[in-house]
Amino acid sequence: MELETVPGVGARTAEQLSALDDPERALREGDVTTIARAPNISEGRAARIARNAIRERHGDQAEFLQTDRARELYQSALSLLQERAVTDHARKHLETLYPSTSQSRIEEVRAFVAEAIDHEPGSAVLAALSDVSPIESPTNLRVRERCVATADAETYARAEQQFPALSVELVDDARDLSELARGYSTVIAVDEAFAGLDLGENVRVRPDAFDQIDEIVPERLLSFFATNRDRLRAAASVHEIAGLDPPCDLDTLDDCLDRLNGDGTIAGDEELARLQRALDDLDAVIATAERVANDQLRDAIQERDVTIEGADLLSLVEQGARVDSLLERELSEEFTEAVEAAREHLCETLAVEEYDAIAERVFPDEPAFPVERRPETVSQLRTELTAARDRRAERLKADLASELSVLRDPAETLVDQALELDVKLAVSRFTQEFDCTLPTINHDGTETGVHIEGGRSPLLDVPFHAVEPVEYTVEGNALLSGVNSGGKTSLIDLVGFVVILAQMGLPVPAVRARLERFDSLYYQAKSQGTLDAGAFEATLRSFGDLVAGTGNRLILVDELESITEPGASAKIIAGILGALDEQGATSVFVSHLAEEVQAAADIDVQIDGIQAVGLVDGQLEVNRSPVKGRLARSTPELIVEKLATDDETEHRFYERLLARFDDDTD
Ligand SMILES: Nc1ncnc2c1ncn2[C@@H]1O[C@H](COP(=O)(O)OP(=O)(O)OP(=O)(O)O)[C@@H](O)[C@H]1O
Repeated sequence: MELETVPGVGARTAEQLSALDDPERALREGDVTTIARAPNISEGRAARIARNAIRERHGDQAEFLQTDRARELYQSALSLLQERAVTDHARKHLETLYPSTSQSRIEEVRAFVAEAIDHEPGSAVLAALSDVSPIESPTNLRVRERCVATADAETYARAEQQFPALSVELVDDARDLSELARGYSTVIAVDEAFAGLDLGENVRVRPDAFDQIDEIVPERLLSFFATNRDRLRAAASVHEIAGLDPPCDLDTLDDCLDRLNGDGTIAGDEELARLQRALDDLDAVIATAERVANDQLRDAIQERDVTIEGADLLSLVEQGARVDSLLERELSEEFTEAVEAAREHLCETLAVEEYDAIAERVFPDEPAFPVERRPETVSQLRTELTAARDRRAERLKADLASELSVLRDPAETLVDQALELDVKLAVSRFTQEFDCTLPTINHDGTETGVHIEGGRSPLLDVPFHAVEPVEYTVEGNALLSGVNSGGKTSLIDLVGFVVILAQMGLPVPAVRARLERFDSLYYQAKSQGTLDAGAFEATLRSFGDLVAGTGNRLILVDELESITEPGASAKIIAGILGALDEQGATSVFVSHLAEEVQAAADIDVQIDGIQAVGLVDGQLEVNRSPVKGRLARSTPELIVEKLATDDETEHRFYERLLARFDDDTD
């Protein structure tokens, strides 16, 4: 299975996806993430669409799995794989695996598996994978300080479409543009007609804007990387730990990500930080500077004795002068010192040498008490600082965006490869944990049936290490008999499970396995008791449909006799077997009535038996692998045999009983 991104398969909406020639391929390659990236489609919905699209096109899976029990076995296989995936994405991706009847599809998955099982699922890789999730596209990006302007209605419509993050303004002429420039830090005029005009500092004429979207709106790239920063870092460490070949230089990517804040603004630039700090602190610093000056002045006034001659005082009063003049006359030195102290505090604390001249003017030379800022100069300083900060930020954004533009596609590949590794590791862990091997599948019908050597089912209620390996060959139509709890149901479960996994293209839990490629699997589970007339009729009808069908089918049936009376059951099973034999189908019927069925059948039916090999501490010891062509010795027979050979019992009676069993088997 090829999971590389294929050119031409980009983000699709659900509708586009179902219109694709080969949605299955598209889904597998860009797959669930791809449509999930389309706006308004959640990943869960995307996964459902993905599955439905596949099913519609390849009715395959629905046709292959004919019964509830067959579908349950498929679900078990899927769950065992999914439990070994780390990411949701990989779990959803695994759902695109299904038992197929197509040789090319099976071989495609097998090629993927052959590569997947080379990957070692180390715990560090698994931990790193837990932070990887599919790339997200940021939505609702708005850039307020820049706008696009045009005098042409058609261009306006195009700009609205191409620059969703910016305001687009329709202007009449160059005067309008200059007017507009007051409300924005930059106006991008996109008409050729504006070229060469003097439009002011913050109007840029860019007729090429439509080809340079990343340069005009660097925020787009920056917010993409900011949104995906954590998953990109996680995907990068997955590559490093797992030794995958990364699609870009990871140090460069890391360095670029270091320069981004989570909200897409620039991080780690000292100059920008200095300007921003100056702006943030401006009011507080000015207030402190005022306090510094006033404290100093107050102390000076308190310490001074002012002597003023009566004539001078009179002259001042006559002039209508206020006490400020007194200050000027008597305390001018102290006043100058206090203002100096305020200016020094302001300039040093803000650390904006280039604006010291303006800063100094915040506190004018005119004597006054208390010393106060000059508001119009403060606002001039603020405007200058804001402009400087914006210019710096814009340049840094543009620089970073131009570095990131070449990393945009590799970033997606980086995450896709990490997620794909998760799918591979799930397959690889499944294979290792359940000692699986890729089975041999015969596609041309030259070999028939299912052959399992050393098969160990992961579906049992015992821990996997305690599962005894079984050998079993299913060819033609057979009856499977055996002691109670000998493992008959478990065995046909294993047969069904192996066939489903094999036709999904996956390895199977056996030392070796060979099978023909089947068209469908029909598995009738054991009924919980005798069926009422209606349910019995429905079951019979389903067998009617089954024997009327064609194609090479595998049929597994568990104790059909439990649905009705034993006598009738034996006849019905014998009849079904006869019909299946005519069609060359492959089947196993688990039955406690094997002998009765054999006697009622018109054809030769082989009976395979799961034998009890003895009694150990009152418990049956069972050979889990059926003996071909041999009816299993029953539990009562074993007990009679034990009594017949036991020294302390009345031998003759038990020997005669045992002889009756021997007569039967002969
Ligand atoms: N290969 C095996 N290795 C270890 N334990 C097994 C194996 N196969 C079956 N068992 C154990 O035997 C139990 C009974 O198995 P199973 O239900 O398949 O027997 P059965 O022959 O179908 O029983 P019944 O006669 O009641 O239909 C299982 O629950 C499981 O614990």
